[in-house]
Amino acid sequence: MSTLLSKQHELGVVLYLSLFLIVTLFIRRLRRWQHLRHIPGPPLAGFSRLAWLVPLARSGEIPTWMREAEQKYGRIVRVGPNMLITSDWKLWRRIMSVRSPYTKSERFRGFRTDPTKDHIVSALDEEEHGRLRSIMVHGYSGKGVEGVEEKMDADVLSLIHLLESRYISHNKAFDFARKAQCFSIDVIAHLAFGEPVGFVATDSDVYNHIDIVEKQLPVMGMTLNFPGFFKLLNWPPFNRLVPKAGDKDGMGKLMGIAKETAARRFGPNKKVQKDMLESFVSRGLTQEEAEVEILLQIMAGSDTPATAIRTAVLLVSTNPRVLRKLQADIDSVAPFPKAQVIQDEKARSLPYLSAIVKETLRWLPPAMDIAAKVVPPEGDEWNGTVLPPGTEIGWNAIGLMRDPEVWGNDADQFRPDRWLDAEADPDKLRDMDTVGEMIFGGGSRYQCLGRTVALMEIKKALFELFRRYEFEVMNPGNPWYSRCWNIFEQHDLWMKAHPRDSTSVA
Ligand code: HEM
Repeated sequence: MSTLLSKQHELGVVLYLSLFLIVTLFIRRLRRWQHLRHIPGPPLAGFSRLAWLVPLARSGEIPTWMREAEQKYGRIVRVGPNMLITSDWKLWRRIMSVRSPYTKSERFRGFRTDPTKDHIVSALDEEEHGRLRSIMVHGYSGKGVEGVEEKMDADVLSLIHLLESRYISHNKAFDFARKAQCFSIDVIAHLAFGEPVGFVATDSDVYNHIDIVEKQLPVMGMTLNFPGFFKLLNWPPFNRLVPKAGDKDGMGKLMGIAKETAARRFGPNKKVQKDMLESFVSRGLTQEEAEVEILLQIMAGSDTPATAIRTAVLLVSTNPRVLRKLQADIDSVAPFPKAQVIQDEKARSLPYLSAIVKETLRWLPPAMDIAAKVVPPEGDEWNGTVLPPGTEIGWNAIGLMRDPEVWGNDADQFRPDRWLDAEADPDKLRDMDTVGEMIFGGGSRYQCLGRTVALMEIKKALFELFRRYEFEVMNPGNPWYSRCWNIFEQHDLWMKAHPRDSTSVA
């Protein structure tokens, strides 16, 4: 009898505690929901990241959703219990400006390449971020650095040689999305490690890097929403999932190369070269920091230019008017040998090529992470909307880049001429340039350090490809596989290329 009573008592306690826990959790959720309830968004977004943000990150349909969200809920949308996105470019400009009191959100932790170490993107502390930025800004901008253009030229010629020898001369189709990716990884590896890894030379996915990274992309997109996840990866058994410098393939293999590259720049027998890494080291980057920064270059600098190059090739090849104008721009250049690559300065002076690059980046921004920043402790207000302290707010890339107020009613159309037309209206052009620059972060506090390198690479590649070839899309109705996990997974862009005569060939 007494055992039965004590069992009943235990059951009562368990029930009471469970009820208490449920009520407490419910009140916490209600409070969290309440503090941003004045901001519209999908109903479930206010309650849990799991209910809404995470499935979205897993969908691969981020651009489509961002567009619809902007149209349905407006310029500030609630996407999580404590998270907003905005497509108001003036608000985003303010958030990203040099003197803005907004700071980086914990989301950036999710970009760590090593769960125990920060690099410039994952460093949340503003002072630390500023220190790393001041060490690296010169090298990234190319000041005092030798060989950036020469290395890139060699990689462009290597891509041309591959296409020519394996595919074009045999009238064979190729997946241009993959070729662009191999090219971009080689370019950035060439700059970061001092030599290309050989993706183009071997026409293969060296160390299964692309395959492994592509499989991880949906998971990475999701884990960005759980900054604490990275702490978990420090402990067994989860730490076994983390790539390591000794691995034979994937990111771990590149980690190993980054470690060796950094090691060569320190110690009594250090190798001194006037390249980007040397610029970083001479300004105070430590060996440990160099290891992660080298890897970050590969992470940040390979997929993004590849997305721009393949998107431009597809869009230009399927727009005959745009193609003709680009060909005219290219043919206006004084003839030079095919064995050479257009100089960066010359490429930058070509108005239609520049318009195509800006328009491609606008039409499909290669880096779509919302890059959320945190509202300062004093809170903020924007056009009457209260932004409570601690709220995370990111950008709605597609909302901004398709905003009819900035780009006109044909904002959804790929129309490079809009950049040339706007020259007649300096105010309009200034706004377009300001918003267009947000593709690289905008402002100068967090602006992409690889911007100069990326633009050089994209312009050189497009010029040389369209100087030599006309591209034929094999399946125009469904030209490629394209999904966005903050950055893009794109492949199966099957194309053939046919040689063309350009007057710019000597
Ligand atoms: C089309 C190509 C690219 C795009 C669209 C792009 C976009 C961006 C964006 C939006 C940010 C800012 C994120 C934030 O809000 O904090 C950023 C930062 C950065 N990017 Fe890029 N990027 C590109 C290419 C590259 C390349 C080629 C490299 C390396 C060579 C690179 C290195 C970096 C670095 C180091 C940062 C961190 C800057 C900082 O936090 O101070 N990016 N990029």
